[in-house]
Amino acid sequence: MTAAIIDGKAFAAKVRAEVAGHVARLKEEHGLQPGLAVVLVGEDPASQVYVSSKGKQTVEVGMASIEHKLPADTSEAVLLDLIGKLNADPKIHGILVQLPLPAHLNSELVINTIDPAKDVDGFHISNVGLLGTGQKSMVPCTPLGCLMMLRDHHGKLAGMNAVVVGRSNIVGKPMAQLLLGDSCTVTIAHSRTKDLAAVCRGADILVAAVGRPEMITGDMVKPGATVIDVGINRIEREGKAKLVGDVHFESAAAVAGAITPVPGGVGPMTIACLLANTLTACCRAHGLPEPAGLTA
Ligand SMILES: Nc1nc(=O)c2c([nH]1)NC[C@@H]1CN(c3ccc(C(=O)N[C@@H](CCC(=O)O)C(=O)O)cc3)C=[N+]21
Repeated sequence: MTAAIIDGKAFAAKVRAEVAGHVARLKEEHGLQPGLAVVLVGEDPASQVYVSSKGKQTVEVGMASIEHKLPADTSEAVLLDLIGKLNADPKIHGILVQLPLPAHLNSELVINTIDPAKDVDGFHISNVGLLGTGQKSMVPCTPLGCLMMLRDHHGKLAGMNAVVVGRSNIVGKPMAQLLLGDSCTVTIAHSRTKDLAAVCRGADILVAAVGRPEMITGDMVKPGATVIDVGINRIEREGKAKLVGDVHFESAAAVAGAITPVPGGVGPMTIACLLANTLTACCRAHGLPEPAGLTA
């Protein structure tokens, strides 16, 4: 069997086009423009690439993009003060503080200072609690993007066995909540799981979010399963820089029914969902109906 490729790049372009349509309508009918503020502390080169690509795509869908680039030695007080100002600014509907932050900053405190209604990453403790109890919240972008691709591919997910490998607050845990919300039978596996291969082989839906290059191999995949690869690892192979996922693509694709590639899978959907969340936040802030199909 050779897996169907789930084209995240094409799907993300479709989501962005939908978002752009809603943004145009908000402008025309309500004179509103959603605004997204991205805060970057320090000069991590990978983070700079993500931030500039977020900014570009934000402008492309017609939203206002505000970037705050702060030096690596920025104090917590200065950062919290900036977040306070963004919270109070009615033109800003979404706030994203790029992670990881430099070690001297308390990321939990910083994230929990963001107004939950503007927390387009869905990392604020209130949004985590709302998601966990099935209430309306801001949903983390990467898991939301994965859910959209899974729903698109399968229609209904109810009753499917889902295994999420990885238990991070950013991907693994919210991914599991979303799959549970769609009535999957969910297992969260991690580095201490006994016989990980056997657990993975039980999965109709296998989500890899461990941060280890090519760790999930074909022998861990149930024939016909859908494999979602969240990993983005920069490695060197035969002297060349290469981007690989947490899944060993070749061996997994030989067994799976469908698989997301890296690059061009989950990554582009993450940014598309960030824009979708900013649109949702803007609609909620103004008491307008939320666009269908762009939230969990
Ligand atoms: N507060 C916060 N929210 C985030 O959402 C967040 C963050 N911090 N810190 C860093 C990670 C990383 N991240 C990516 C987004 C898009 C791609 C993406 O579009 N990747 C492309 C291209 C990758 C490349 O060529 O480098 C792909 O997979 O096809 C990757 C990674 C969001 N992050």
